[in-house]
Amino acid sequence: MASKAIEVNNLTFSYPDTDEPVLKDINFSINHGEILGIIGPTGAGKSTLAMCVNGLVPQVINGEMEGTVKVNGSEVSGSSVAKMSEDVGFVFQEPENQLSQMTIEEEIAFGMGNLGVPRDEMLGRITDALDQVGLTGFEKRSPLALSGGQQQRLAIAAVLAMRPSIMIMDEPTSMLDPKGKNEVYDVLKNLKDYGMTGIIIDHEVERIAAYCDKVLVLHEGEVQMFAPSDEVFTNIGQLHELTLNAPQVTEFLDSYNQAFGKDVKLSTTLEESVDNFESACK
Ligand SMILES: Nc1ncnc2c1ncn2[C@@H]1O[C@H](COP(=O)(O)OP(=O)(O)OP(=O)(O)O)[C@@H](O)[C@H]1O
Repeated sequence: MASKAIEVNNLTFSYPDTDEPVLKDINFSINHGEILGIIGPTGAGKSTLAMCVNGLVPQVINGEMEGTVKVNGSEVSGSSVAKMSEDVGFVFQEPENQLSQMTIEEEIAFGMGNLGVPRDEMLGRITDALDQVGLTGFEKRSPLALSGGQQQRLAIAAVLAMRPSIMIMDEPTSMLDPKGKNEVYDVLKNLKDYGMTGIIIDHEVERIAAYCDKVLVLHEGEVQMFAPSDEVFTNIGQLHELTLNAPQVTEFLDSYNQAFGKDVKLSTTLEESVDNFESACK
């Protein structure tokens, strides 16, 4: 495919009742099969940016938008929100708010029904989606009888069954305990292995560093950094200026360098950090 999965050019957006734009001249693109992490302080504009990618902003949530957002080569502003939901799946923060049906299989069928997927095909897609999120065998259960992590995996399955080419997750684990967070990120790893394109907004820098190919740092509506994940998270000075942190192991090595006047090469993984540390000690 020649086109980028997502291409954002000179995007500026203001809500009707705000004086200043909440997104200011945003530019970035991601390739098919890449996972982008978006991080930034509260109110930086992360959710607004995600909603520009699936057309909710400005088509449903109004405001003034300049610039272009293209998904799979087509401008989002030229497509209806219904059409966009075929291309871009969206998983939100609170799992229970996304679930409305009596059984898990009905929950997954619901979105497909809205897309007009034939009934025969639905059954196969339900099986595949449950398999992808590790909920096979749960078809007849009530969504309300699941743990938070399982509910969020179900919400992901319901989106997967609609076969979007891009998945956006807006703080998908912020309401979950550590076990639930791990379950959701394990599913994400599967999706990445399947070659899915994704955007994840999260404050969990450890997991963003481990799972995302690229990271975009948003601050007060502006892109401050956009680079491969390692590059962003080893640029600790800039992260700290933006009131953000790197993964713990990176922070530790940086503190060691500062305290002892050393220059051990920073990394975001434990294995590489240990190697770098040992090499520097030789
Ligand atoms: N519907 C709206 N109308 C007016 N202003 C809004 C609306 N939604 C968000 N905002 C404002 O736009 C700015 C960006 O909000 P947004 O939710 O995109 O940030 P965020 O980085 O996702 O924050 P958080 O990490 O807290 O979720 C904030 O100042 C917010 O108050």
